[in-house]
Amino acid sequence: MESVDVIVIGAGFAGATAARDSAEAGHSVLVLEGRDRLGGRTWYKHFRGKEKALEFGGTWIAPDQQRYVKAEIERYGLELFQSPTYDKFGWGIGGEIINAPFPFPASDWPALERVIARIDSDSDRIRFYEEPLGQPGLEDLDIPFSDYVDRFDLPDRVRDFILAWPAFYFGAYPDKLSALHVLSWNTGFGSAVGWYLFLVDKIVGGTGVLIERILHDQQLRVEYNVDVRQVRDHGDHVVVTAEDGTQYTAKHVIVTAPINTWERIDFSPSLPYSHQAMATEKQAGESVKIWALVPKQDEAFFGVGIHTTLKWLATEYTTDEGSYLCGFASAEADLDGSDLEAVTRAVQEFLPGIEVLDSDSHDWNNDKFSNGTWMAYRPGQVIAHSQALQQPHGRVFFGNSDLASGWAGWFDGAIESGARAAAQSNEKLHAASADADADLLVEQG
Ligand SMILES: Cc1cc2nc3c(=O)[nH]c(=O)nc-3n(C[C@H](O)[C@H](O)[C@H](O)COP(=O)(O)OP(=O)(O)OC[C@H]3O[C@@H](n4cnc5c(N)ncnc54)[C@H](O)[C@@H]3O)c2cc1C
Repeated sequence: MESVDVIVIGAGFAGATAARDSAEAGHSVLVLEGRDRLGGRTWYKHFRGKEKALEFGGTWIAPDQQRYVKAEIERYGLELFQSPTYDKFGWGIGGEIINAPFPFPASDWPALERVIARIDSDSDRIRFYEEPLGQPGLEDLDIPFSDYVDRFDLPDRVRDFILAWPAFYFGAYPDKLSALHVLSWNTGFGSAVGWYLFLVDKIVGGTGVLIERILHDQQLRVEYNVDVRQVRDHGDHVVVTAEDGTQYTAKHVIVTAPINTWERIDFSPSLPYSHQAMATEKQAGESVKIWALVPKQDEAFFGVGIHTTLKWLATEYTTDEGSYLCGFASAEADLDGSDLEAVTRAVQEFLPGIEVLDSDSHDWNNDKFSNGTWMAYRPGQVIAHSQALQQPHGRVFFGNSDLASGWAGWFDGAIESGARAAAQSNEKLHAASADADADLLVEQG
């Protein structure tokens, strides 16, 4: 049975970071990945049958607001490029599609200003990046975001506008989302308006470039198609068992599988209370990201809506093959991204009459290695569980974007969390080796 200092389960951004940081600290590391590829919930690949490669999972970063991802971009000297600026707008609010850069009449502005001022002041209460979000004093915010918004008695269009952004950004209808988690992204961006404007940067060559650079940094060994089903902590070592029965042993294991997949792994001793609760309840993010190829468009479109099937739709690229629109539906729309007719109907809600030549999508919600999209805390979960989720369990450590203190649900959170798990593990391994050295000296002396 192969034995190393640290086994990292998962080769997404958290796993790559945890593995690199463990190896940099001088430990032998093996990465076990269930899929046949790197990247986890990021996947840069060709649109079916086309030259164009696109991101089917995570895409955008905001380096000015996201310190961990910024540090990695700088470390490896990666280049960024931007989404297009938009010419045409569509707002699916108030029961209609409003084609204007800004969707309100002047009479609605005071209500919009009032609610944004309150969102900003509540967001200022969150100590972003400093500790997990479940901070004392924020209990009143860990409620459904729709309840939070309904306290302001807003005009319909303003209410819809405020609800539409988290529905897109979290992949769930706002009654399933903790307002505390939603507001934390406002804290991170530093501005409610910034939310809508800052997220334009993408990595040249795709997200895979960064993950490969992180992993190749320390010549890390990754074993693919290893579907981990059991993690057994024996007190002085851990045995990891894959679906085919292959076993691996290590002094420590860093689990970077997403929360929504933890139920597939048999942990012994069993997971602590909060880990177990999250594994069972699951986080709420179940977005459906689609790519739609349409005839070449002269103008770039941008749409956001709450009652629309797609909560967000935008032109990302225009090539000789046509224009590639990217869209996100949230869970309740139950959109099948592989169904061209369904995607066409959804796109036409924003762009009536447009022909959709083809569509492509990856079903993250039925993929056993993600079982959902990105972190979206349900009401009550943040205060109850977020502090405990970062704690190690014996020789088992946890790192995943889902568990981040700052950008839970983003690459930045994955890097933050992977680095934390490696630091926790490194500290214990160094302490253990210092103890062993001291014992040897006593024996010799
Ligand atoms: C459609 C979509 C759009 C997104 N858009 C953005 C965006 O624009 N910007 C942004 O910052 N973030 C975005 N995200 C979120 C971002 O992609 C994730 O938060 C981040 O990639 C998570 O990294 P991770 O390493 O924490 O988890 P993962 O990437 O999920 O990595 C976990 C790894 O563990 C492996 N694994 C799971 N179970 C097992 C097992 N039993 N045995 C072995 N291996 C296992 C998985 O295969 C995976 O490789 C998006 C996500 C999706 C799905």
